[in-house]
Amino acid sequence: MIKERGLLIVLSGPSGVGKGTVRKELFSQPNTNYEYSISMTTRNPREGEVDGVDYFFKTREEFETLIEQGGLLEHAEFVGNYYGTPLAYVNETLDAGRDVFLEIEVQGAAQIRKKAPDALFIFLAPPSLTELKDRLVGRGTETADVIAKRIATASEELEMMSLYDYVVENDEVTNACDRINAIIKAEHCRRERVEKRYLSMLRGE
Ligand SMILES: Nc1ncnc2c1ncn2[C@@H]1O[C@H](COP(=O)(O)OP(=O)(O)OP(=O)(O)O)[C@@H](O)[C@H]1O
Ligand SMILES: Nc1nc2c(ncn2[C@@H]2O[C@H](COP(=O)(O)O)[C@@H](O)[C@H]2O)c(=O)[nH]1
Repeated sequence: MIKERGLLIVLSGPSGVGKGTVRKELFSQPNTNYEYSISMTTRNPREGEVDGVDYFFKTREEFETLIEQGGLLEHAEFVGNYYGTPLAYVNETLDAGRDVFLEIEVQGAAQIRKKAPDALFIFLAPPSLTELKDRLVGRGTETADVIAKRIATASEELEMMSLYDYVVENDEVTNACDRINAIIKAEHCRRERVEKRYLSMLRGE
């Protein structure tokens, strides 16, 4: 029997909305049934971040070589740094029938929409703009200058919300996780039904 390809799940949203927090909570749950794709970036590691766990940290030169070699599924420049998804890991994992979870910003998600339209696109939205700013400032990981740039970019990012399959409000982390798990479960059921219907049509039923 041919193994079905896994589902590509894209979680996106403005900087500071809580994508990383929600993703970590999802992956700490015992029945998580998808694999996290570790991104590459040229930004400097934050305190406590580990190469190969949080990101693969690269120089700009290394990153640009990878772009030229076609080694990234998508990439984007965000507030002065490159970010990108290694292509080989995603393909190998999907081919093995496992779901892959990406946590990326909106330009990268738009590139994947073109390359892999059958992926599942979820936009994580803040309860309000004020709350978004408070979270970004409260995290305390960036300088005031970088925070201002990320907040300025957030309005453009929020405009992309309507392009997603689902919008999930991150009011409480546990609520957001429950919603995301329900969406993924429903998407699997939908695909199974479509597949069954298609096969029975092929059999002339
Ligand atoms: N539901 C929530 N309620 C209150 N605070 C939250 C919630 N979700 C996340 N936070 C806090 O908001 C801050 C930003 O969260 P996080 O780093 O996960 O955002 P992000 O979307 O991954 O940001 P970036 O895109 O900049 O990497 C963190 O300090 C986190 O603890
Ligand atoms: N297009 C991509 N965006 C990515 C990727 N990995 C992370 N990100 C997003 O970048 C911003 C900034 O991240 P930070 O760690 O510096 O706060 C944030 O929105 C991330 O989700 C990627 O591979 N491609």
